[in-house]
Amino acid sequence: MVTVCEPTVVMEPPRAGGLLESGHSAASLDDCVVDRANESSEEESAGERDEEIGAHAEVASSTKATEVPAEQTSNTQTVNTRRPNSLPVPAAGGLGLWTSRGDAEVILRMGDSGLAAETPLTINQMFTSAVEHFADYTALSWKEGEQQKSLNYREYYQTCRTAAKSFLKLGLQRYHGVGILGFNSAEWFISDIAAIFAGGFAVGIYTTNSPEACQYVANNSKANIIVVENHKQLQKILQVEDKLPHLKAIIQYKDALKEKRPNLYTWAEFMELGRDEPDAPLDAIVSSQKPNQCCTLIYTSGTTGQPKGVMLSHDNITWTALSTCRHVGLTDATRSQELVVSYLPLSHVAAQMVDIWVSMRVGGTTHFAQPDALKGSLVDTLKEVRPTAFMGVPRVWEKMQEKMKSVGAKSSTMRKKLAAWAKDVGLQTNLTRMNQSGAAGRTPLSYQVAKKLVFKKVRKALGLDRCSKCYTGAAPITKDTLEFFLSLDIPLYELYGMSESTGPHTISIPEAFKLTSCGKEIPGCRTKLHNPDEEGNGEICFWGRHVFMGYLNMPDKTDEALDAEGWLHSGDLGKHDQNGFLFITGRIKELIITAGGENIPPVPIEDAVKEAVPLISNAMLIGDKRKFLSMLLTIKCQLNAESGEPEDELTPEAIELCRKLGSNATRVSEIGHDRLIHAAIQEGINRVNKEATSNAQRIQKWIVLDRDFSLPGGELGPTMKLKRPVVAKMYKEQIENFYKELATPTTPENPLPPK
Ligand SMILES: Nc1ncnc2c1ncn2[C@@H]1O[C@H](COP(=O)(O)OP(=O)(O)OP(=O)(O)O)[C@@H](O)[C@H]1O
Repeated sequence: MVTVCEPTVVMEPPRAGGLLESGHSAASLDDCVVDRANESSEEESAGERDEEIGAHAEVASSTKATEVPAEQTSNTQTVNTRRPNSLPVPAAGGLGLWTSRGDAEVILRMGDSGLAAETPLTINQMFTSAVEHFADYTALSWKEGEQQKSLNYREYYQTCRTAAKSFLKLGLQRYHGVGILGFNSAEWFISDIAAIFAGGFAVGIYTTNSPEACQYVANNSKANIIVVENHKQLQKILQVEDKLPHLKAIIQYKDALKEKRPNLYTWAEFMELGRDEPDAPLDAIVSSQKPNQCCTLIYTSGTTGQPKGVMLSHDNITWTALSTCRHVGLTDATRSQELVVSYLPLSHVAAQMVDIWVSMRVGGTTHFAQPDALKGSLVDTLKEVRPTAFMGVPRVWEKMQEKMKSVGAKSSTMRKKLAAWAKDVGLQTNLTRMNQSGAAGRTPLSYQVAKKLVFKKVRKALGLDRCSKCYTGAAPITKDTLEFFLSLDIPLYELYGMSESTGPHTISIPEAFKLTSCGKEIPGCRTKLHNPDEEGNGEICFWGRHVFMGYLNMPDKTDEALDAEGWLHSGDLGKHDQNGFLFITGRIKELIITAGGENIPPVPIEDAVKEAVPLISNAMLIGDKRKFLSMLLTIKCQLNAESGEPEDELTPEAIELCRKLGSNATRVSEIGHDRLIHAAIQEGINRVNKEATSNAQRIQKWIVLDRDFSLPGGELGPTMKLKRPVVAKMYKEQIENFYKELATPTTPENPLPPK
């Protein structure tokens, strides 16, 4: 049985006044009852806590959702306030909607009906419920060589408990991090959950992080323990080990240790530590945990600046997983077991939610892909395990599209004609279906034929023949890719959200699907469009139990993200259509404001350049606080199969494009001197400039860089979003050259830009 925690605090969303809103839950501001019945059960040493309070205690503002140090929150009290159009201000000592302290609690944003009113659960409660219902069902599976391995829910839970005892034995302190640095595996999940059970924070670290970036996360989260995948990751930690004052132990979960060191453990040694430990200390910690306390830190990948530690509470995770399952209609394992493949970086919220928590909610199986999944083995894994649901970031779908196109280009004329016909039928049938809100009407005979001859074969070849739910999310996807898959009878349901919303805020589903829209809110959540323009484009703001607790130790940043009423400001621009579908129309957070004061969203201009010049792989518009716009360009090149690093050699597609322009270039390094290619790029840019709405929106100068942007290079984040501050720093010199007084602007007559 699940032991249900007393609801700690209850909060209704504020009325939005004149703002545009949509959502599932009631909009009234009722009396707000803050019922702090549970005593704080912190176990940290007094000295350490004093130090933290000194460092982080903040003054509660009367106009802002307040943050209160942990000591003050431990009193039982009731606040009963009514303040139209603003958050009830908790009396001194009450809780706020947000905090920047790892050891504090927050008000849960509960509604009084529907999903928003569901009883809050801790991670342990959700897990024990899964064990109770799905004990013998496979929870995790993976391949070791040719051997198939698995853990059922009972074994999974017990293993997490043993690992939690081992963490405690190694000295994990309450509210301290356990960093996890490696590719997706059972050990990754077990470390994550065990860290939470033991009262610490689960902290995923990107495998692409430099030693310094690992150091930042480890210190920011006060990591006592770091779990690494292999020797390569271990080396990064060892390089900065003497700068990690909280670190007590390192565990390596794959491969044999190449050297023995004190406090360095293999996974087997680590698990052995907790094997015979008594249950009582762990039980005491687990039962003291409350749903409104932090359990996980998600570090943002830095597309908009220094990574921030997004604090997620138990309730953020358990409730969002529930709402997501209900919204997308995942089936309970006792009826039909869902199966997902885990391959996206687990330090990102999307992978963590889908692979660990959503799957656990319905008793699904998570199968681990091979570490080289994104270098090519993913489709083999998909074909082998045939998932029932699959989530890809846009780049994954684009890569599949590119591969299918290049295979298709080599097929016979007959096959090409058949494919083109089937795609036409597929697109038309699915668009009709979409306009009828997914109603299962009669499908034309041509569709049935196309399905048999083409669609079924394509799905089989991709390993998606059992997969009724294909998702894209975490970054913008092009209409071209959406249409490509729709024409193959694979609708990609779009998921939109952020780390700060525990992943999903909206998800499109078969019954509510519109191409290029990211759907509607998951149940219990609400959207507000702040400051809408005349076309209805406003900043997308979120409300619900998925909204994070705050950024760890960053009250100012938290204050920027949450407004006085507690709405989370996404920094994204969007609008609703008349049926409540949300469309993302831009990112305020990357808006360029020129020296002349013109606001310019870079992505549409960058996309237009990529479309006009197919040779271009990536483009980054420059112009913030500058007199005119300029652009950094990269060329489509081969990626190293091992490291994923961009190489000098052009892709076959790029070589073909060069040939068509009359150029013999086969390498990126040759492009810099190639007048024909420069003229072609300039010509494409001229076409884009012609469409510009104002002179300020025209690209005046550009340069082709020697190296493409990539994940290992650090220019792209894990979801392939451009890390603009990183690129700007890397190419500071080239950018400054654009704006040197005497530099000659590029014109159609003068196509070679100054290097
Ligand atoms: N379906 C989508 N379509 C378009 N953009 C999306 C979609 N889903 C997410 N995004 C973008 O991703 C952002 C969330 O990014 P996320 O929380 O994953 O942070 P991150 O990638 O770690 O980087 P950072 O916070 O540093 O920007 C959203 O605010 C939005 O701009």
